[in-house]
Amino acid sequence: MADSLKNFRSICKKIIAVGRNYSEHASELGNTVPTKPIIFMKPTSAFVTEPNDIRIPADWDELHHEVEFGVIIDKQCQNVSKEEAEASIGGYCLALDMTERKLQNELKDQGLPWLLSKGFDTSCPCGDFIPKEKISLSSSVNLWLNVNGNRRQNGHTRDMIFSVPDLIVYISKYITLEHGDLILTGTPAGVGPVRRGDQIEAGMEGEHDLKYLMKFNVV
Ligand SMILES: CC(=O)CC(=O)C(=O)O
Ligand SMILES: [Mg+2]
Repeated sequence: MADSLKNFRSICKKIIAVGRNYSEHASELGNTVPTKPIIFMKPTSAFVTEPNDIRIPADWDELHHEVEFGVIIDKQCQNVSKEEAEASIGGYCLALDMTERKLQNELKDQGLPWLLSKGFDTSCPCGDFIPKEKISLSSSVNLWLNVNGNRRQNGHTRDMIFSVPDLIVYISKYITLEHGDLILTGTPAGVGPVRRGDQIEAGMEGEHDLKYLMKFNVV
């Protein structure tokens, strides 16, 4: 593993996000379950780390939380096989895909890109780099999220429609994935609104005592 991945945020060129990768979440928003991965991007200016805050732009009032499993690319990949996809992974992180749902729905209804609703500054709160060796892709990771101490999301990566290697195979057919790039793999059910003054706590737990927590205030 290249040491530079510890600071993946500073070298990351692309945050590629996957939508509707858990059928329960697709259904809760009245969306159909996809037959191919749905891909969009966030700019790297969306990154925010503890102890900084998630900032809601002044004219917005329907910001939703989405807890997600992040995959960080080590080796460049272009049109890779499943085996090459697995070998290209450098590590993982816990991340949030903060989304202005009202704006996203308006854009969706007009057939316009979601970028602003998902790519504003601080829309990608993100935890520390977790080396690849700490998580086996054959195991399931539990992802959860609380708002002000109340559990809102609780899901398992085993319920993803498209697995991590399948996502890398699919994306790399069209977009070259580079060292430091981050893939957000979609959110489980339970997304909902946060308001200024709320505190979000998110966690990731798995085999071999994997336990990772992060906290952000919403301002
Ligand atoms: C409906 C969405 O916002 C898609 C998305 O980001 C997801 O994680 O699912
Ligand atoms: Mg998402």
